[in-house]
Amino acid sequence: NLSLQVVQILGDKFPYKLISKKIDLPEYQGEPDEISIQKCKEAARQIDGPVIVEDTCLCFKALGGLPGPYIKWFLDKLQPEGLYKLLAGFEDKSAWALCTFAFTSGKDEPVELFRGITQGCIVEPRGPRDFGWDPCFQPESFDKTYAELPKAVKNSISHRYRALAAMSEHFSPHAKRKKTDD
Ligand SMILES: O=c1nc[nH]c2c1ncn2[C@H]1C[C@H](O)[C@@H](COP(=O)(O)OP(=O)(O)OP(=O)(O)O)O1
Ligand SMILES: [Mg+2]
Repeated sequence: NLSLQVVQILGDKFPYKLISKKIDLPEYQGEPDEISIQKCKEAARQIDGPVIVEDTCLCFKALGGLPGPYIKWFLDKLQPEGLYKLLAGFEDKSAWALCTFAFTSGKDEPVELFRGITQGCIVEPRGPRDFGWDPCFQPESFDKTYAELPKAVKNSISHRYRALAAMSEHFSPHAKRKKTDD
């Protein structure tokens, strides 16, 4: 559960109480930073208060960073097998997973972005199917996909962990953090 993770990682030094809310936001288009800023501003407008939003991209180098922010729809229609096949015409299978947390203290305040990137490559799917594109993403310097890696290992190297660590560092510099994810 994402909001629980966030609370655990940010710890008690975080100067706001976190409450998880399900709100409907438009599916923005554009570069990942721009999308996160738009989502955060719209969420702050709806909530009329401080918000954190998260967005995850899976970016293929050979495709200039696509599917990127549109990965949810590509995954939904193609499954991990199809994501792998997308790169059939390219030698370069390298990819990166990008997680962005966007924070604003209010609807008229600036948005701050915290990013985490994990480099890797797109492989023929291996491992359990229970989470997203995990079976077809193999992080750099591992011979297992995200899906095959023990959760604790994925959580110590994941794009989301790194983004949360960056946000945590911003709000409580040098505080001790727990490694947790998913
Ligand atoms: O570590 C991950 N390992 C495998 N798959 C993952 C991971 N993290 C997110 N995912 C999937 C979920 C969704 O299919 C897409 C974008 O994620 P994410 O931007 O959080 O989507 P979302 O469902 O929250 O939608 P929205 O952006 O409209 O809020 O990648
Ligand atoms: Mg998204």
